[in-house]
Amino acid sequence: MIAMDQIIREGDPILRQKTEKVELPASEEDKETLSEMLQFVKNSQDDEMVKKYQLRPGVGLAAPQIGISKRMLAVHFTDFHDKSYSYGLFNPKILSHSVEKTYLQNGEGCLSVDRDVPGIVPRYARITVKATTLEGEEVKLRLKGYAAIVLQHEIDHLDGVMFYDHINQDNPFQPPENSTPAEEM
Ligand SMILES: CC(C)(C)[C@H](NC(=O)Nc1cc(F)cc(F)c1)C(=O)N(CC(=O)NO)CC1CCCC1
Ligand SMILES: [Zn+2]
Repeated sequence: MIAMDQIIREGDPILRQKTEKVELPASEEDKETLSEMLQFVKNSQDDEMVKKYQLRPGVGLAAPQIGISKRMLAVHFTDFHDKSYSYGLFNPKILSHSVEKTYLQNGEGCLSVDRDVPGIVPRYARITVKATTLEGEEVKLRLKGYAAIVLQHEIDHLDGVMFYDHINQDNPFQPPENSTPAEEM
């Protein structure tokens, strides 16, 4: 079982590396790892598990955050329209995105960042992601708002990008041009 002490924290160079594609069909080892990552995110939203293992409630996790430099991520969350997402994804790729941007009005955090970094994180409002699921099926996900934000945050980790890299240093709270808050999408 993945516990918080296995989560790599900022400062470790692995979080700034570009990850390698996963050989498909995935090996038993890679499937086991991705399954444990998905289970960690689910556990982190279960009150009993949070209390028992002092988990930080999470919505997603990328492989570099547990020290594995491979293109795989797990997400488990419900968006602002009560639509649920629960996926382990191999080799996710953003095929296309809107010009319009979105953002979380309270900014973002990260399981690998033990400090508050205030500011708006501009994200694409709508994205189309191609990936292979833990079950081995190729999927094309059309995401918007909060779901688009979560996937962009996790895919960024696969390219060594941290959420605060996107914050406007001159005016951290300036909403981006042509954007709508995710809470209103
Ligand atoms: C960093 C943390 C604050 C833990 C963040 N959680 C979160 O934003 N809210 C949350 C928590 C829940 F339990 C249930 C729920 F519906 C919402 C998160 O998991 N991540 C994932 C991460 O760090 N991945 O690398 C950060 C989010 C910021 C925007 C998208 C992902
Ligand atoms: Zn993160």
